[in-house]
Amino acid sequence: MIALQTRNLSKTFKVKRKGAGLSGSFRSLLKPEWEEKPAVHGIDLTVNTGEMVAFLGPNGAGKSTTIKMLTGILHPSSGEAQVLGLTPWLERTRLAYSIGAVFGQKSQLWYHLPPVDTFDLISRIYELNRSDYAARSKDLIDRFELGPYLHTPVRKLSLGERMRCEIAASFLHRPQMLFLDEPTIGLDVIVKQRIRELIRELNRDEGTTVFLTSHDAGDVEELCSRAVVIHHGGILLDAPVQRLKREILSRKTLTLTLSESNAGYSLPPIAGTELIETEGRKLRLGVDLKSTGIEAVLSAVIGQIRLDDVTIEDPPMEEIIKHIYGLRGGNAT
Ligand SMILES: Nc1ncnc2c1ncn2[C@@H]1O[C@H](COP(=O)(O)OP(=O)(O)OP(=O)(O)O)[C@@H](O)[C@H]1O
Repeated sequence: MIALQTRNLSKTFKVKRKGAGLSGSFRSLLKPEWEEKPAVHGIDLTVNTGEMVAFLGPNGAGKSTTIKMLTGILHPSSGEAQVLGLTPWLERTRLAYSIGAVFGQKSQLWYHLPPVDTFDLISRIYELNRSDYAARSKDLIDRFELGPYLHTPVRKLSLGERMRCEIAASFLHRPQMLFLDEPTIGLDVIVKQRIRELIRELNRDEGTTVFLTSHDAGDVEELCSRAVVIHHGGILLDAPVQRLKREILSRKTLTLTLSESNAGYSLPPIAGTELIETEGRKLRLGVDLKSTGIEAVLSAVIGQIRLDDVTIEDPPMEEIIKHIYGLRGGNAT
């Protein structure tokens, strides 16, 4: 079954053109000139019920604009979309009963109230039956382990505690589809991991369709089976995450922080790695997992030198986009 379908979905913003300096500001105030700014163009997308899809792209690619159209917040300039059989911008209220949305940068919880009060409020907004709500909130409070801070004002919660409450709140009305915009932004590794487990669990138990944007390749790899990459408002790649992992996410960045006594050490060539940069005692290496393993790189170094720290990161989204363009023989700019 299809949960979401778009045809040629496009959005162009009308923005005021402002001349340089004070005189330019005056001129645009008295005689404004407008220009069209395309943010999203020609998005054709089908998402099946129960699928977990990552919607990726660098800053300004058009992800939030697309999500805003799919949740009915924005009207498109042209094109069509159906989410759970409804046209979001025409049937926004009806749709709201069946979808949930979490924006990592914006809270839906009342800042000065404890999460339990927002949960109650949400239950009334969605007109949940009292006994259903009691059972549902208990289940989510247990799953997300919210007991210890359920009665603490949101402003006093850590980011990780708040995000667990945010996601639990978005599941209260049993949405069939969940939009997650950067759900793990700014969280530490342990909390990220727990949040991913919980989303996976709810997708498995309740068949919730998940549409996720993230700059964190870990969210994509661990949650989604399919990735749609957009750039300059259009779809650049729509592929299984397994393929993305094999072809594109197979590169990791390994940062070695040398101990004081080894400052100035120059790294010998190691197969499957390239030295990206040296910054003080930090050496940043690009490791191609198709031809070597992290452990092989580390064992080539350990024993030779003393290390204070080691970090392993995914390449930034901009690098992934460049790589996709490279595979297609194009230019990322
Ligand atoms: N209300 C608006 N008026 C004018 N331009 C806008 C508006 N909202 C977004 N844009 C522009 O549309 C383009 C796409 O923005 P959008 O927020 O959808 O990108 P994004 O992929 O979500 O980026 P990020 O990862 O930085 O959140 C950008 O060039 C942005 O400046």
